[in-house]
Amino acid sequence: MSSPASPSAPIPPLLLVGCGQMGGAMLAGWLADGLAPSVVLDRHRDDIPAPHRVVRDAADLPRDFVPSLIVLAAKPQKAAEVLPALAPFARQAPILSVMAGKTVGGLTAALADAGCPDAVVIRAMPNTPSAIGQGMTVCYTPPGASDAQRALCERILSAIGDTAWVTREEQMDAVTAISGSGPAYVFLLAELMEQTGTALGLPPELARRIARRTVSGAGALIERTGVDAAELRRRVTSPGGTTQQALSVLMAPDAWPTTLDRAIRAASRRARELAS
Ligand SMILES: NC(=O)c1ccc[n+]([C@@H]2O[C@H](COP(=O)([O-])OP(=O)(O)OC[C@H]3O[C@@H](n4cnc5c(N)ncnc54)[C@H](O)[C@@H]3O)[C@@H](O)[C@H]2O)c1
Ligand code: PRO
Repeated sequence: MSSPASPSAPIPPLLLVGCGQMGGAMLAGWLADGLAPSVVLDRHRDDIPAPHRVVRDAADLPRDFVPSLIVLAAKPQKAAEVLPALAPFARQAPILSVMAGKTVGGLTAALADAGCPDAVVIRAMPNTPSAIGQGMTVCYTPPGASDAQRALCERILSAIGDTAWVTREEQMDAVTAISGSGPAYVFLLAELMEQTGTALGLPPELARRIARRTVSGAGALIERTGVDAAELRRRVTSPGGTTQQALSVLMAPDAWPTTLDRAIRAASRRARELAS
């Protein structure tokens, strides 16, 4: 198995299986950081720049290609379909699965059935801001993985944003519900602010611009200052002012505190269901 490269060296060669929204976002981040010649397996992509190669069918995977890491980014529902073809590669390199819900035990058992009983599977839950190097990826390494394999994953994932590790696999469900799905909650906020701005009589282009800029500016402020979100919220909220009026609606017990809690718990439950 390959050992991790130094941070200044190119990202070592990857076999990326599934290059849709998430696989594509990670690939964009890796390409921007410098990626050693790699192979992408996806029948819907024909725009991957040389020297990287795209293969449409698993049967056409180049047998002489030795990846440092196999990144599994197909839908969880496709796991049974894709894993058998990966068994020969999994004898040489660990698998980093970003599939929501799919457990190390389930993936390892499927690879064993496909003739690779010694496969090492590490789980990661990235998010789409990885495309611009602003991702948040949380990983879980099972006891069978080596320090070198963990360091390799850290090297590859830190190229596309921040990384963290959990010690219990079941924590990946909560991670999925917060940072994996979370960008969608923020994008929904931008959509809704734009819609209401337009409904209140703003020109649609202006409503769109101020909603987007408010979300991105608030995100940058939270990132750069490191100040607690609650304190940043308080700094916007003048006593008796407009924000307080809005927050009295949003923070009512049956409003955002309950709704968001229910939403995140629903996502976490769904992650658990996707395991099987
Ligand atoms: N979209 C996200 O924000 C996000 C975040 C974290 C994790 N994930 C995980 O990433 C995985 C992919 O999700 P997505 O949103 O990118 O889905 P997607 O549908 O956009 O991408 C899946 C890709 O897999 C390809 N594919 C389908 N069958 C295949 C096969 N047999 N072999 C190889 N490739 C095949 C498809 O052509 C497609 O491009 C999922 O497991 C999901 O849980 C997604
Ligand atoms: N997108 C995937 C899903 O919706 C996993 C987290 C984000 O299932």
